[in-house]
Amino acid sequence: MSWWHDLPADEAFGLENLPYGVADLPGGPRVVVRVADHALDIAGLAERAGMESGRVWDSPSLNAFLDQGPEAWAAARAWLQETLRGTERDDCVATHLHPLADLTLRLPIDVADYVDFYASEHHATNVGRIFRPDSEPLTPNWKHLPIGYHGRSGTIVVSGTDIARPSGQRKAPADPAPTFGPSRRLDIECELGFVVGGASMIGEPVPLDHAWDHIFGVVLLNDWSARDIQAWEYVPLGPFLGKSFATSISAWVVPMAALASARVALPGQDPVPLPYLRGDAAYGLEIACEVDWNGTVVSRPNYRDMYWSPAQMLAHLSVNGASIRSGDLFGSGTISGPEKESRGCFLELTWSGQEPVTLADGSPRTFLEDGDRIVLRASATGANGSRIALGECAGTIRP
Ligand SMILES: O=C(O)/C=C/C(=O)CC(=O)CC(=O)O
Ligand SMILES: [Ca+2]
Ligand SMILES: [Mg+2]
Repeated sequence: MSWWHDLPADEAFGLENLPYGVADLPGGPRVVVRVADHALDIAGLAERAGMESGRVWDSPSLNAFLDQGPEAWAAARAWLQETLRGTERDDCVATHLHPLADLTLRLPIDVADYVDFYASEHHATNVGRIFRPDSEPLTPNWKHLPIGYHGRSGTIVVSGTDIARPSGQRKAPADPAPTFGPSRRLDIECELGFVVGGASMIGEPVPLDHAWDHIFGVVLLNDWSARDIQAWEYVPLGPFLGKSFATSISAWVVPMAALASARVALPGQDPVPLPYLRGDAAYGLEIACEVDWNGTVVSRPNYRDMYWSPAQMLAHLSVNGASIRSGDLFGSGTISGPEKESRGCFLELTWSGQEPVTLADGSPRTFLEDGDRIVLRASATGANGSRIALGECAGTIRP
C-alpha cells in the first residue's frame, strides 16, 4: 500500500487537511497540495486524469483557482480526497508527489487588496491601555463595527523570508523631537489571514450570509509592527510605515472546508450589532496558536477568543459597496486571550517593555533583536478527530 494511505493518526497534514501552496517544480512554479511531507503537483495529476478545469493549477499563484468559486473548490477537494483514498491511481499519484525538502515554496497568492482588522477585545483593550492611558481602552465604535485599516499588499512575504529591521521617525512622548533611525521596538502580531476568492461588483455589498462563499481558506499571518514608529505616526489616520514594511504569511492555505469541525460560537456580542452584521454566519473558530521566539514558546493564543467573526469582517469591509476580488487578504487582528500567556504581541506580553520575558537560554527579551527568529504555529481539530495544522509562519530579523 502506498504511504499516504497509512499516515499516522496525528499527522496534521493528512487527507482531512490538504492545504494548497505554490512550489517551484521542474517546468516552473505551480499550485501544489500538501500531503504530509510531500507536495502533490495537482496540475500534472489533473492533466493525466483528463480534467479540463485542472488547468487553473498550472499557474504560479492560486488566484485562477480562487476565481472559480466555492462549488469548484468543493469539487476539487472531493476529487483530491477520492483520488488519494482510492488505490487505482496510486502509480500516477506517486509520480506527481515531490518531497518538500527538495522544493522552494512561494507566496501562494498574488495578493490583491490587504486589510488588517482589530478583532480581539483582549488585544484592543491592552493596546488601548498602553497607547492611550488617559482614555477608555476601547474606543466608542469598537463594539459596533470591526475596526480595520488598509495595508500594503506588495510587502506581504512568504514564511521563511528574512525581515529587515525598518527605519523611521521615532519619538517617545518625553522626547522633545523625533529622531530618525532603526526601530528599537520591533514587535510581532500573531494573526490569522483569510484568503478571499471570487469577486463582487463595485456598489454591491457582500451580505453576511454569503461571506463564507468568498472565504477560501486561512493562513497564519505575522503583522510585524515597529511600535516606536507606529506610536508617533498613527494619529489620526491609523497604522502606516510602522507596519507596511513587511507582513509574513504561511506558504500553505488551509481550505475552510478542512476547518468545518473547528466552528464555535463567538464569545458573545453586547450590544447586538446592526442587522448587516447579524446572522448565523457570524461564528468563530477554535484554532490553537503558538508564538515561538528563538525556540521558546512564549504565548498560546486561541482564535476562539476573538470578538468579531471573519464573516462579519468581510461583510463590513464591503458594506459601503467596495468590491472584493480573488487574492484579497484580510488579517483578523492580533489574537489575544484573557490570560497573560495568551497575548499575541510583545507590546502586550511585556507590557510595553516593562516586563521582559525570559527565553529558554536565559536571555531576557522585550522587543525583537537582530537575528531573532519567530515561528507562528497553529492547529485545530478536523473531521473524524483528525489534526489540522496551518502552515507555519516564520521570519528572522536582520539589521
Ligand atoms: O490601537 C492602536 O492604536 C493600534 C493597534 C495595533 O497596532 C493593532 C493592529 O494592527 C490591529 C491588530 O492587529 O489587532
Ligand atoms: Ca495587526
Ligand atoms: Mg505588517
